[in-house]
Amino acid sequence: MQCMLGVIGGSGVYQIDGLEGASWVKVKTPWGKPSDEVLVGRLNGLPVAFLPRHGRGHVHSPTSVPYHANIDALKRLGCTDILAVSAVGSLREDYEPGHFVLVDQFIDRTTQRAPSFFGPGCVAHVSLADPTCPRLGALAAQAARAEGLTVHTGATYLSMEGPQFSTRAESRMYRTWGADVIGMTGFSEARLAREAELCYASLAMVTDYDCWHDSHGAVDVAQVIAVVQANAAAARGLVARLPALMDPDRQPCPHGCDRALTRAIMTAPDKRDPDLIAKLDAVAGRVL
Ligand SMILES: CSC[C@H]1O[C@H](OP(=O)(O)O)[C@H](O)[C@@H]1O
Ligand SMILES: Nc1ncnc2[nH]cnc12
Repeated sequence: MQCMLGVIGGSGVYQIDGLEGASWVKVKTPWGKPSDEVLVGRLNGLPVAFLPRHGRGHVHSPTSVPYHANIDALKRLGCTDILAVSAVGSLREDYEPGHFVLVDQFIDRTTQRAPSFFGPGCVAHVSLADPTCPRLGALAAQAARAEGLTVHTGATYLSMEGPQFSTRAESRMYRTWGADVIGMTGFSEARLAREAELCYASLAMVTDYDCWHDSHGAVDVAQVIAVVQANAAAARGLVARLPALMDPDRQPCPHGCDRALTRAIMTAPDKRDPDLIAKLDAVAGRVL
């Protein structure tokens, strides 16, 4: 199967360089409009699609990001793997601003987001025990290290609703929960990518110490954007290195991300809602 890499850029990352034959493509989805058009081209011969999570000009808040449309659009374009790049606050001393963190677990504290592509008329339960893809994650960490970046692996991401940053009491509490980094978008995306049978890896850039740290002031947007801008070239560099590490002739995911729906759908075929089934054409067409 042909491999195609989707890249989702977070706060401060609204485009990537070096895509050959690149053009911004409008993608229609049954879940509404994606955050923006998708930049499609080739990097090192591999088809790549880039989508800025908040849209160019940062139009969407973490709550209003159209996560369903974004994941559907990337799947519909043929993406098999998604690398998400995000800005995060650090909840630990040793994860310093400018470091990168490969996230492999999430704690969900969001409250305002539709959690699933599925629902009444087609109920499905996928596993999120390991919500990210170890194969793609290892390659992303390798690409980041080759770019000279400091990369921590095995991190837990606390996904909060926002848009306000946390209180000190929350920030301190999340540290006691074992969370390593904090952001507002990661889990909403990861769980939908799993339902869409996409390999998904989350490489987060540490931009601040949130507000728990006695020797650092509370986070603000200026600080986040300054750190993202200072590291933007490195982030683009690691993305540019990733395609060369991926097999263009894609082998099935050894962790089963691309078969997540095989035993997940509960609703009997004769009880399924035809409208929902039609909407699920790209996401779940393999099993419906
Ligand atoms: C600009 S600070 C808060 C903002 O930054 C992060 O965005 P993303 O995850 O898309 O990189 C965080 O989740 C908030 O949306
Ligand atoms: N401290 C923080 N809290 C939530 N989201 C963030 N994104 C970057 N830094 C953050």
